[in-house]
Formats: sequence, structure tokens, C-alpha cells
Amino acid sequence: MDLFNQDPTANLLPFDGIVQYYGPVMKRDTADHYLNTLLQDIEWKNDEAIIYGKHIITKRKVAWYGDRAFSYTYSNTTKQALIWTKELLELKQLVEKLTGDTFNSCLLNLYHTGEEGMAWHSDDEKSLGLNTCIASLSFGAERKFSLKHKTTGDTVIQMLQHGSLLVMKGATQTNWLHCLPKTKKVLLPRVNLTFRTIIK
Ligand SMILES: O=C(O)CCC(=O)C(=O)O
Ligand SMILES: [Fe+2]
Repeated sequence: MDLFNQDPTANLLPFDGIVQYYGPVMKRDTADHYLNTLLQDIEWKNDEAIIYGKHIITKRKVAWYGDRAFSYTYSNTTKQALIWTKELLELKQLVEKLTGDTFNSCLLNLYHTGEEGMAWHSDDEKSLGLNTCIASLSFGAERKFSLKHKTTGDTVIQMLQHGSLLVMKGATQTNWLHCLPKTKKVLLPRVNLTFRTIIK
């Protein structure tokens, strides 16, 4: 496989933000190893949210890790971060080296099959600060990632490969929504890690 063949500086967005797709950033064997250890060692829990006043428990599983036990609020529920595992620290180091940014927390998502996805949203919570950089590592089943401009409706689509890195920064969260569409075609699990910086 030809690693690092993608131009990571190319911007996928036409305006109002920066999204960079690096493609796979590790060997396939290494990505397989991380997928397996993440599936086993992470404390996966069903996500809870309060949407339009209704208490929802998602099929998708989540976990949150960081430098310390940050509390973090989104979708009207508050979570507390666990302290980094060895593998998460290794992956944090890798994305910090590649992006030149630093991160103090990571939100993990486990999509068991294509029947699970994530609805349109922006990662614009107050605790993340304005126009913060988010680095997203993907493992397992290849899935489609979509971005949509909040006012023009422009759409950008990127397939996220096993062991790949995607970066969202600049004004992306202010101006664009993103989602992971559901699909009947994918029967295998995917794990996604979004490295973030919590301020406060
Ligand atoms: O699974 C993905 O690629 C997207 C995850 C995401 O948008 C998030 O955790 O905020
Ligand atoms: Fe997101």
C-alpha cells in the first residue's frame, strides 16, 4: 500500500472552513491491531441524549477519555472523561505529530454496523472553544462522511478508510454541519476517535 500518498494540505471545503483528508496514516496491520484493542479495552457505553425533551439511548456506543476527568456536556447530558489508555496515548501522539496541533481529550464512537450512524451536527459546544481543531481517526468498516454548509447547502462527501485521519479546523464548526449517514451496505463495525481540546 502506498502510505502518505494523499496531499493532506488540500482543503476539501470550497469556503468557510478547512477539512483535510490524510488517507490511511498507518500500515494495515497496525490499524487492525488498534481496531481490535479499541473494541476490547475501551469502556463502551450506549450514549444518552435528551432531544426535544425526550430521553434517547442510542444503539451506537461511545466513550470519552482525556488528560483528566473533565466533565463534558452535549445533547443535554453530562459525561466524565476516563484517563487515557496506552493505545489512545500512542494514537494521540501520532495525530499530534501529523497535524502539529495538541489535544487533551478524545470522544470515541462505535458503530456496530451501517444501521448505526450520526445525525447532522456541528462540534460547536462551548467547552471546545471557537474554531478549534478536531482530528478524526477511523478504524474498521469504511463509511461515508458528509459535510453540509449551514446556509448555502453545499455538500462535500469523503469516504473514511481503515486507519485514516481527517482534520476539521478553522471556521468549519461555525459554518458546516457533518454526519455519518446510515447505510444497509455495511455489516461490519467501525470505530471513530475524535481528538479535541477542552478549554476551561
Ligand atoms: O464517526 C465519525 O466519523 C464522526 C463522529 C463525529 O462527528 C463526532 O464524534 O462528533
Ligand atoms: Fe462531530
